[in-house]
Amino acid sequence: MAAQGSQHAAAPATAAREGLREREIAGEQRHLDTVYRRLEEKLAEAEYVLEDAAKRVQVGTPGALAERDAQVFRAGAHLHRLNNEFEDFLFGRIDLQQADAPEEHGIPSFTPLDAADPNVAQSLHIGRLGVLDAEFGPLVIDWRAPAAAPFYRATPLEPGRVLRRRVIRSKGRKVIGVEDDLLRPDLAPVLDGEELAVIGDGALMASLGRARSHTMRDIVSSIQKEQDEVIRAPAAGATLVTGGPGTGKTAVALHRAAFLLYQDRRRYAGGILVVSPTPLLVSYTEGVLPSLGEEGQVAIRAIGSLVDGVEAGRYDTPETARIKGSARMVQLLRRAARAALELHAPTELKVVARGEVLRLDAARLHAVRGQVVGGGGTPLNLLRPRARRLLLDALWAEAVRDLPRPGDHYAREQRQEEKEAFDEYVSDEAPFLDFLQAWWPALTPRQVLGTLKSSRHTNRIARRAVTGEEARLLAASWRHLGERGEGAVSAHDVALLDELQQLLGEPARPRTREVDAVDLLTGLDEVTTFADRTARVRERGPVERTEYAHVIVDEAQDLTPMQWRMIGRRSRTATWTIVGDPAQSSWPFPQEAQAAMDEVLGGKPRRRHTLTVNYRNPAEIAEVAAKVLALAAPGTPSPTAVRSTGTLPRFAAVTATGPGAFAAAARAELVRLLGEVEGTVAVVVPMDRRAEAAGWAEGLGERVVALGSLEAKGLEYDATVVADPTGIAGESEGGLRVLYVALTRATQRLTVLSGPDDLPDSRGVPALLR
Ligand SMILES: Nc1ncnc2c1ncn2[C@@H]1O[C@H](COP(=O)(O)OP(=O)(O)OP(=O)(O)O)[C@@H](O)[C@H]1O
Repeated sequence: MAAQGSQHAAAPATAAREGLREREIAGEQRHLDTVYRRLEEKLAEAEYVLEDAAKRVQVGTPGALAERDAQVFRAGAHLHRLNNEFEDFLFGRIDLQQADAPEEHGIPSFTPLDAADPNVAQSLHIGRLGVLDAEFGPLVIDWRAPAAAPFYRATPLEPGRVLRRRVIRSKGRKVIGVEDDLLRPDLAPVLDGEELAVIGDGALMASLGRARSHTMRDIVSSIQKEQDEVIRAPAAGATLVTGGPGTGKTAVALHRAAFLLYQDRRRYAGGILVVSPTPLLVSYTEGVLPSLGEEGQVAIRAIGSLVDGVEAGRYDTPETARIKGSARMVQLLRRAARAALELHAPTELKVVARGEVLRLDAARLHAVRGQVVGGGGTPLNLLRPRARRLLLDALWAEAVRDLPRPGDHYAREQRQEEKEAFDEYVSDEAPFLDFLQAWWPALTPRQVLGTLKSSRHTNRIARRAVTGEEARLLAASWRHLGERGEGAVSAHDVALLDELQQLLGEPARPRTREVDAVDLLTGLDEVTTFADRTARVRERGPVERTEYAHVIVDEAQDLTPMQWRMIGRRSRTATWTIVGDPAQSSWPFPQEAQAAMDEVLGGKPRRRHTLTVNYRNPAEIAEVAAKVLALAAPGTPSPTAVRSTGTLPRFAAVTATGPGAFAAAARAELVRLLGEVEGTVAVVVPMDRRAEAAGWAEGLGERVVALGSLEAKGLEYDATVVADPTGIAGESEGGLRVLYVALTRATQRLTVLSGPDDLPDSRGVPALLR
C-alpha cells in the first residue's frame, strides 16, 4: 500500500515535469524559428541586392558589385550548411544573473528562467555560428565568442553569473530536447510550489554513450572546463597539453584550430597545420572542422604526407625506425648527399682552348670540389654556379701556367680581359658543359636516398654516425628502391627526404642572371649560359615548402627528432599547440625527442595544461589499462574515467599454437561484439599479424576493422578485441606503451584474446594484465 501511495503521489510531479519540459521545448522552438526566419531574411535581402545590382550594372564600382555577389554567396552557403550539415546548429543557452544581484537576496521565483525575469540579466543562445537580429542584437552567439565562455566554464563551485546552463538538442529545424544544469542549486526553482528536477541526463553522458562511427564528432555542446581553457588559451608561444587516453586531446586540438580562426581569421586563414600520426587518424578527424563551420583553412596532414608529392606507404621495423628517427641521421644524410655528387663523377676534365689541350686531373678536381663546398652549409644544388666558376679558374690557371705574371696595371687589365674571353668561350663548349653536368649534377632527395640502398656504400659513409649493423638495416629497408630512388617509402623516410631537400636546396629558378650562393656574401655574382639555365628548368621537381602561422601537433609523444626537424622547417614563425601523452609513446628515446622539440620551439614562451578526465573508456576498461600503465610508465596517474557501463572486459585464451590458431576465436568474438554494440568494432594485433587479422574480419561488414597496434593510435571504437597482448608488448622497446594504447580504444566493450605465450591464468587473464 505504501508503495502504491508513493507511486500515486509521484504521478502529478512527473506530469508537471513533463508539462514543463514541453513548455521549455516549445520556447526553444520559437527561438530557433526566429533564428531561421532571420537567416532567410538575410538570404532574401542578399538575393534582392544581387538582382538589383544585376539590373543596374552601371551603378556602383566593380568592387562593390563583387562584394554583393560574395554576400549572396555567403548567405546561401550559410543557410545550406544550417539545413544540411549542422544537426544541432543551436545547442546551448545560458541564463545569467544580474551582475549586481546581491547574493543573500536570492531569487524569489525564477521558474521558468525567463529573460523577462528581473533577476535574469541575460539569456544567451549559443550555436556553431553567430546570428544577429535586425537591430544587431545577438540571436545566437558563436561558441567561440568570449560571451559564450561561461557556458563551458561555469561549475556549481564557481558558477560566476550563470544560473542555468541548458543544452538544446534539435534535428533539422525541430527542437527535440533540452537538458539543464542548475549552477545555483541553492536557488532551487519552484513550479507551482513543487521542486523542479534538472531536466535530462546531462548532455555529456548522452554524447559519450552514443555509438561510434568511423568519423569523429565535434564536442562543441559539451566541452568541459579544463578543455575549454586549452581551446581558448592565448595563441602566442606554445601551448603544451598532456593527458591520458580519451581525455579529449585530439578533440580539443581541433576545436582550438576553429577557435584561433574565429579569433584572428586574417592571421590564421590558410595557415594552420594539424600534424597527425597516421592517415587513418586524419580521415577519422577531418570531418570535425567542417562541422564547426570551418572548411579549407586548416591543413590536416599525416606525418608521412607532410612533403608534397610523397605519400608514406610502408612501415619500418621498430629497429629500423629508431635509427631513421634519430638525430644522428642528419650527419649520415649530409655525407650521403656529398657522396652522391661524387658517385659517378668523371675524374678528368679536358678542354681545348687557346690552341692547347687543358686538363684537370683527379687530384686537382678533388681540390676544386673542396673549394666549392667551402665551409659547408650552402645547399649543394645551389653551388653549381660556383663549381663552374672555380673550374674555369682552375683551367685558366692551367692555360697561363707558363706565362709570366703580368707586370703592370695595363698588363693585368689585358690578362683579365683575356680571362673573360676564355671563360665565355670555354663555358659554352660542349665538353665543359657535359663535364659540369656530370661532375656537379643537380640531385633530388630521392636520388640520394637511393644511393643508400647499397649497404657497402652506406657503411662506407656511415663512419661514426651509425654502426655497421645499423647501416646494414638501413640499406636493407631501401633495397627495393629504384636507381633514382623511386619506390614506396615509410613515414620515417619522408622526414629524411625533407632533410635531404634542405641539404640539397632547390635548383635556382631560371632567370637572366643567376646568383652564386656563396658570392652573394661577397657581393659577386656571374652570368650563366643558356644551356645551364635550361638544364635547371629540366631538373626542377614539384616542391612545396609552406610556412604555417600555427602548428598543432597531435600525438606529439611519437615524433622522432627527425620528424620534429621536418615540422620545424614549416613553422619558423608559427605559434604552437602540442598535445600528447608520454605514456602512449612508441618512440624509445623520449629525451632525444624532447631535445629536438626544444630546439624547434626555441625560446618561445610555453604554457602547460593537463587534462585529467577520460571520456572514452568506461571505468571497467580503464582499470585493466591502468595495470599496463603501471608497467609501461610507472608512477603516471591514470585519468579518471567519467562513466561506467557495469560490463567487465572479457578475457579469452587460445590454447592451440600455429597459424590459424587465433582465427576462429577472434572471429567469434568479433561477431559476438557486433551483436552487442551498435557502432564500430576493431581487432588490434601486433604489426606483423595485420594480414592475418584482416582475414578474421573479412566479410563482417563495414563496422569491423583490423588494425596493427601502431595504426590504432588516436582512434576509438564501440568495442575492441586486443589479440596477443604479449606480442604487442614485445614488438618494440616501447611495446608496453603501445599495448596501453591498444587497450584504451574502446568506448563500451573490450575483449582480450591471449595466446599461449601470454601465459593466461584459468580465467584467461594474461600475465601482463593480472
Ligand atoms: N567534452 C566532451 N564531450 C563529449 N565527448 C568528449 C568530450 N571530451 C572528449 N570527448 C570524447 O572522448 C573521446 C576521446 O577524445 P579524444 O580522442 O580527443 O581523446 P585523446 O585524449 O586524443 O585520446 P588518445 O590519447 O587516446 O588519442 C572522443 O570520442 C571525444 O569525442
